[in-house]
Order: sequence, then C-alpha cells, then structure tokens
Amino acid sequence: MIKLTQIDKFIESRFQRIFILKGVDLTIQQGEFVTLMGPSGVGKSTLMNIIGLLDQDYEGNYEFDGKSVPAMKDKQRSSLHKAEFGYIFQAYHLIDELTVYENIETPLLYRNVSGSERKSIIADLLDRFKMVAKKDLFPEQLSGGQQQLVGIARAIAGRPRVLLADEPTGNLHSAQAKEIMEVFRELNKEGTTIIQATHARENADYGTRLIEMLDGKIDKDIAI
Ligand SMILES: Nc1ncnc2c1ncn2[C@@H]1O[C@H](COP(=O)(O)OP(=O)(O)OP(=O)(O)O)[C@@H](O)[C@H]1O
Repeated sequence: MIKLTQIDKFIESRFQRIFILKGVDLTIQQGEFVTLMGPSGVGKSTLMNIIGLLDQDYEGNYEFDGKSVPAMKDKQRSSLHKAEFGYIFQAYHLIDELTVYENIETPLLYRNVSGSERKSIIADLLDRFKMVAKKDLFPEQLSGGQQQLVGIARAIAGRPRVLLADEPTGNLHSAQAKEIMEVFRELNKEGTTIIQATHARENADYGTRLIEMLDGKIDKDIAI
C-alpha cells in the first residue's frame, strides 16, 4: 500500500545540507498498525507528513497503491490525501467556535457527503465514542481525552484507509491514553491501517510493528 524508497529530506543551510531523513526505505501493507519511536527531532513527524501527502519536498520515490506520488499532479495528490488519510494530532486541532457535532462534520462537508448521510455517520460516531450527550458542547467544555476522541471521530468520519496519529496521547493522562489506544486497536481490527508516532513505549504494544528511528534513518524494524 505504502512504499517509500530511498527517501531523503534535507534543508539547505548556507554552508551545508542538513538531512532530516536519509535513505529511508519503508513498506507498509494495508491493515498494519505501525508505531514510530525515537528521540525528539529524529524525523518521525517529517516522515508521517510525507506518508500523509502533506509534504512534497523530498527526494526518492513514494508509491501509494502502486502509483508514484511524486509523479502526481497537485490536484490528484490532494484528492488522494482527502480520500485515503485521516490525521490525529497531539494538540487536537479542533475548531473552538464549532460544537462537537460540527467539528466532526467538517471533513464531510469538504467531501460533499449528503446531509442525511452526514447525520447518520455522525450519529454512529457519537454513539461509538459515548459522546451523544456532548454533541452541542464546544471543545473547551470537554476534557482532554474527550477532545481527542472528537479529534479521532473527525479523522475517521470520512472512512480513511490510513490513520496517521502524531503523538496522539501526548497531552493525556494514562487512563485517557489507554482509552484512545483501545479505539485505535478496534479501528485496526476493522481494517484501518494505523501509523502512530509516540514517545510512550506502552502505546507501541497496541501495534503490530515497531520502527525505531535514529538520526533520520530507520534503526530497528520489529514485528510485535
Ligand atoms: N521546515 C523545516 N525547516 C527546518 N528544520 C526542520 C523543518 N522541519 C523539520 N525540521 C527539523 O527536522 C528535525 C526532525 O523534525 P520532526 O518534527 O520530524 O522530528 P520528530 O521525530 O517528530 O520529533 P518530536 O518527537 O519532537 O515530535 C528537527 O530537528 C526539526 O527541527
């Protein structure tokens, strides 16, 4: 599904080229649950942004479902991003002025999903995450764990095949973090491919594969 070959990402400073990723080869099959770990600044978020089609500024090849991503036109890449990827961030990135319901609805509006279908998808998600009673509240009226559940609901509303989660439990206490990881495990069982970056070793135990990065490279790649 995802095949990265010899990916280099670098920035040009005045005197030298600084590599953020160097020679990364990585193949991820549909249905895997992959955890990226490694010290801060090692390139985890950079790699996830490349995988999620948010960063085009790199060298090497990236094939998604056998199609070369660098060869795609911007429009094609952007519709692929919208159709196939859901993104979850450490800092939730919910829209403060919108209710829980409206936050979950946003990506569906971009995808031109009909009103009745939107209602049914959101009702299912609210039910699944036990947030029905909270649907008219605003993000600031929720706990961190609840905000992250809304972030997940929003990310999966469009039924993406790949879920990218960048330090998704970084702001949560351990019980909330566990709840989020259980949701990921369930989504993965239903067939969603999950790629998470985390500093928490216990989060890796929910996955099927652990990749440790060092100095912009893959240092270890272990099946769990
Ligand atoms: N646009 C950019 N310009 C300059 N440096 C950058 C840019 N993007 C990333 N970097 C640098 O690349 C390195 C890798 O960053 P990245 O965010 O991918 O690391 P990370 O492993 O996700 O770290 P963390 O665990 O702290 O989130 C960092 O040293 C960062 O400062």
